[in-house]
Amino acid sequence: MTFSTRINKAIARTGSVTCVGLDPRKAQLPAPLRDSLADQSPQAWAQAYAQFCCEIIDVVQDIVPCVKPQAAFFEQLGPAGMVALGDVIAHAANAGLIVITDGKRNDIGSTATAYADAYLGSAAGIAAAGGDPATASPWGGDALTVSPYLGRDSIEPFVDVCDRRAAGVFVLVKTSNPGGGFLQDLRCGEQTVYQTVADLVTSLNQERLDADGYGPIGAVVGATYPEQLVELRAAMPHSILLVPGFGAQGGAADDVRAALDESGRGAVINSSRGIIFAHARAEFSQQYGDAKWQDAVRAATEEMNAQLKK
Ligand SMILES: O=c1ccn([C@@H]2O[C@H](COP(=O)(O)O)[C@@H](O)[C@H]2O)c(=O)[nH]1
Repeated sequence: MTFSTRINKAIARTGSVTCVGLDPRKAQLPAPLRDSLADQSPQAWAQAYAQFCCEIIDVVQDIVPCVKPQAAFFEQLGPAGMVALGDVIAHAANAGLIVITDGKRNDIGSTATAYADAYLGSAAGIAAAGGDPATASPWGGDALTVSPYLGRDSIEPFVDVCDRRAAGVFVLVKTSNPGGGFLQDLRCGEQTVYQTVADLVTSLNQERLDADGYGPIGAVVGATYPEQLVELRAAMPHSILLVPGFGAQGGAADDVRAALDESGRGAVINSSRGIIFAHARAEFSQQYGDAKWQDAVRAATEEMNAQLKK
């Protein structure tokens, strides 16, 4: 089974297109976790981040198809943070979730090969494709976010590993941040840069389609650009879309519905802060607060599922 088939099956099984973003931040960690810190060392924080993310995974594992750990917050803690990231990925994979590592990696082709080998391929994904789980990548995620700005030859090593390890990538096409248009909206001949990247994504998927017509090369398109989301869904019919920007960045259910195909699959919508720090949101803080932060995470995830199902 390919990555695209797995993610669509996980969407069908859970009845959800929500991707829970794991973006731990010191200042927003619930009080019980902050209070139990042994000291302020990176090691102590890394342990708290791992506990926080693993508890979130336990709380949402039966109601969402995937999680997206954001590497930056773990890297911020140095080596101890990287160990925590590895533990979080392993915990999510053991819980049966699809793991999209958000690292936005890339480099010249020969170095991209190392990134691809490091991050792409989980034991579960490889086993589902009939391969040897022992060939999984050391980080063990199912997919990785990838920058396209070093060109086609920088993406091809990732495609290669996707083929060998039944993994996926999400290429940055139209990002959710306000400044992304500085480069992505530039005219490039007849079309924009983001349209050119979308064409590249579509061409890479062409010979790799599963039974539902999806390939391993997904695309990141921000919920904050609903018009481009409609346009890019049509331009990349074979790509699973990863749509960040829901919730904290202002994206809402009406903005992202166009990302889904007719069967309600083909995309996952990410929310990080809106879910993982729900204990501090006005709607949930009184009922749950810091003490019941896990219940707030569950409630916020169910709320997002319900909004997206309507
Ligand atoms: O275009 C992009 C690409 C990636 N992201 C990442 O998604 C989450 C969003 O977090 P929220 O708290 O839900 O805003 C975060 O990890 C970003 O780095 C994105 O927002 N936009």
